[in-house]
Amino acid sequence: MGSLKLQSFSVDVGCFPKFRVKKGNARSLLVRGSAVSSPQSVQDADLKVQKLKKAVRVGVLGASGYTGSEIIRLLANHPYFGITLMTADRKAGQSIGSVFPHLITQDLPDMIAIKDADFSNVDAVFCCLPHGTTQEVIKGLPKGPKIVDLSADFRLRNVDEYEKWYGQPHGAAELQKEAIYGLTEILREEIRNAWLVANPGCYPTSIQLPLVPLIKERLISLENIIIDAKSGVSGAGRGAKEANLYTEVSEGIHAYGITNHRHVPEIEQGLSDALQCKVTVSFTPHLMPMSRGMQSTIYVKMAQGVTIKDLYQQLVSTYEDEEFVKVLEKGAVPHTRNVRGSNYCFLNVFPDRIPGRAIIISVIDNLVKGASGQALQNLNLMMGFPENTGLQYQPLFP
Ligand SMILES: NC(=O)C1=CN([C@@H]2O[C@H](COP(=O)(O)OP(=O)(O)OC[C@H]3O[C@@H](n4cnc5c(N)ncnc54)[C@H](OP(=O)(O)O)[C@@H]3O)[C@@H](O)[C@H]2O)C=CC1
Ligand SMILES: CC(=O)N[C@@H](CCC(=O)OP(=O)(O)O)C(=O)O
Repeated sequence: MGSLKLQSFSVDVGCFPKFRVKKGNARSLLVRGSAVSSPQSVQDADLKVQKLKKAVRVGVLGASGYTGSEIIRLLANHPYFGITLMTADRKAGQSIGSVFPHLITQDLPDMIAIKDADFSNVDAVFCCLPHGTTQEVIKGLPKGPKIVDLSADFRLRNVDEYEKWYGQPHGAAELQKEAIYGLTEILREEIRNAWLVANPGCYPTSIQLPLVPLIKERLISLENIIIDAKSGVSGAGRGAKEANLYTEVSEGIHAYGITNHRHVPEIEQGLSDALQCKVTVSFTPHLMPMSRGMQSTIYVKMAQGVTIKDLYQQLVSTYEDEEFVKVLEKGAVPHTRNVRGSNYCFLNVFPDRIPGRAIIISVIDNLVKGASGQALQNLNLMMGFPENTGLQYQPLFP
């Protein structure tokens, strides 16, 4: 096995120039039983890609939760990312199939406690942990693995704002400066070069994707933005809570977090960045009796002289080359069921009956574009792979 002890080298695979294979990761470079000792000797591009197969070693922290399990589902078809570490808290020591029977066919290591994890054996980590936990975990890690954090721990640039809205001290304020906000379509170039990405919340994703381009081009008024948003119950995580029992959430809907939901500062930060000018919003989330899906219905005032056609054209031109954000045909209503299980965001804009006002509708799957799908899109970019790798799932319908 001496030949397996490779030195660290860059694999030149054209469109994936950034990926570096680390010393000690040779086992994953086996091609039909033989170790590849010299990247220079390889001519054929297909063979190069085969060599990369599952060569990026990925850790999923919080694998026993909803977003963790969604990452595992998505990575099953990823050609380059292989899961080598999974953690859990109460469920540490269990196999993924015993916790999530729908994943029983996957050949994966058992979940372990974070304190027992060896981070020197991973190239990248998805942190699917409750707020506050990632800050503590990342602080203790040697720099090396790229990290995509799905919690809100690094989303707010202003640490005081974090402490105010999350009601707890920030556990890694010094790292906050290094974190890049992971709204892929808006901050793609920054994400590409980041080592720590703060993946956006699900509501903020569905809201910023339509509003940022309209604000940037001064097409809507910065005052009086009203957001009525609705989420499936998986948005609340898998932990048992009385408020999420079937009897509490079925056969009805209810608002929560009225005026004080912790996504308000995140939404306002992103919208304010679009024009370097303070934007405030009225935001009311609602819980819907469905397991996944999210809709944001957004009421805006158009800027002087701007028409619905202008808003529509701006959204179309912003997203015409984007694979995962689709502006529907004029008049077509976005439905959550049409993006279920996929990384798509579907958008459209409608004239309000009050002159000068417009209604924007945006739908995503909270667990995919609102969490694990966007996280994978970001890690693909950070590792130098095409950002749609492993994400080309069509929506699940009906
Ligand atoms: N659900 C969603 O739609 C979205 C969620 N997010 C964010 O992603 C993160 C994960 O969410 P989600 O998957 O829904 O949450 P879940 O509650 O479903 O899962 C949480 C995971 O973290 C583990 N965990 C809990 N406490 C600790 C701890 N103290 N130390 C180590 N591990 C711990 C749990 O382990 P065990 O089960 O073994 O106890 C579980 O694996 C959260 O920050 C959430 O806000 C972001 C966007 C959307
Ligand atoms: C239905 C539900 O409870 N949803 C969660 C949001 C989940 C999410 O996207 O956001 P974070 O990553 O910021 O937790 C909530 O309102 O707190």
